[in-house]
Formats: sequence, structure tokens, C-alpha cells
Amino acid sequence: MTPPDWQNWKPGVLATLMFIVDEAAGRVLLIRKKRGLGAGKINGPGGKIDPGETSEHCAVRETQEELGVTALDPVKHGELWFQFVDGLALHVDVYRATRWEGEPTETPEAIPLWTSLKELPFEEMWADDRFWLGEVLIDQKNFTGRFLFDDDTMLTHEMEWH
Ligand SMILES: Nc1nc2c([nH]c(=O)n2[C@H]2C[C@H](O)[C@@H](COP(=O)(O)OP(=O)(O)OP(=O)(O)O)O2)c(=O)[nH]1
Repeated sequence: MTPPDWQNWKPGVLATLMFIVDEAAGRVLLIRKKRGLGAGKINGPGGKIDPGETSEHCAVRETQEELGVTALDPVKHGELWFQFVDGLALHVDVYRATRWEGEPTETPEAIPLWTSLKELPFEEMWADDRFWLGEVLIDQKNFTGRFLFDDDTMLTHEMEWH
């Protein structure tokens, strides 16, 4: 396969992910996603940016809609660029927050899962997550990642740490 030309990737669909970290307890608020892209997988809450909406607002709104929790003072830690071989392109901003309001509650979209930072369930997550999630959640690193997917299979990846 011809190597992808990262420089020419289009942003495509804009989306967000939110990871709420309970630093005192050493855990992160994940979800079991019930529908949409990645249904059945474990992930952070998130979704597509609405027209005219900022990415930070989207990350907070999606977390409210999926779990009934409001993330406070989120910090952006990364950008994910996904190209799927069927043509779908997705650009995802990744946020981390350490304060929140509300109790996580199951919704039609997601089941909340408080998860130990020492036991991130990579085997049930998207294949690229093992390249960045621990570094963002635990070490608070900043990154850009580019990934080529064929459906659920990751074909290539490229990481930059800032
Ligand atoms: N951690 C992780 N998240 C991913 C990957 N690929 C991917 O689309 N996501 C996230 C980004 C978005 O939060 C979500 C896909 O967005 P979506 O907009 O289709 O989700 P949705 O169906 O719930 O959307 P919405 O209608 O609520 O906006 O999945 C991945 O490889 N790793």
C-alpha cells in the first residue's frame, strides 16, 4: 500500500473526546458506548462538533449528554487524525479534566465506567488508544497522532509529542 501523505490529510468530520481523571483515587471516567461509531467499545465520552460550536464546548456538552456529568476547566492535550480507507476522515480534539460536577449515570448512549489508571482496558478500546491514552491521562503529555484505519484495523500510525 502507498504510504499516506500526512500533510495532505483533510480534517473531515470534527469531533471530541473527554477524559475526566479523579487524581485522588487514581481513576478515569470511561464509557461503554451503546451506539454510533465505535458502539460496544470502551472510550471516553465525546462526539461530533455542532456547527458554530467550539471543540471545548462540544467535549463538555457530549459528556453531559452521555453521562450527566459536567467537566470543569478541561485542558486540551492532543489531536487525533483518522483516515479510514473507505474515505471517512475524522479530526478529534482530546481533553482532560480533573474536576467535575454530577454523578455519572447510564444514558441511552453510554454506560459509565470508573476505571483504574493502572488498568486501562486497551483490548476493548480503539487500537490507537494504547499509543497515547496512558501518556495523556497519567503523564499529562501533549501530542498529535495520525492513524490509517480499515474499519476496526489500524494499518499505520505516526505520533508526535510536543
Ligand atoms: N479513543 C478513540 N476515540 C475514537 C477513535 N475513533 C473515533 O471516532 N473516536 C471517537 C471520537 C468521537 O468521540 C467518537 C465518534 O464520534 P461520533 O460523532 O460518531 O460519535 P457519536 O455517534 O456518539 O456522535 P454524536 O452523534 O453524539 O455526535 O468516537 C479512536 O480511534 N480512539
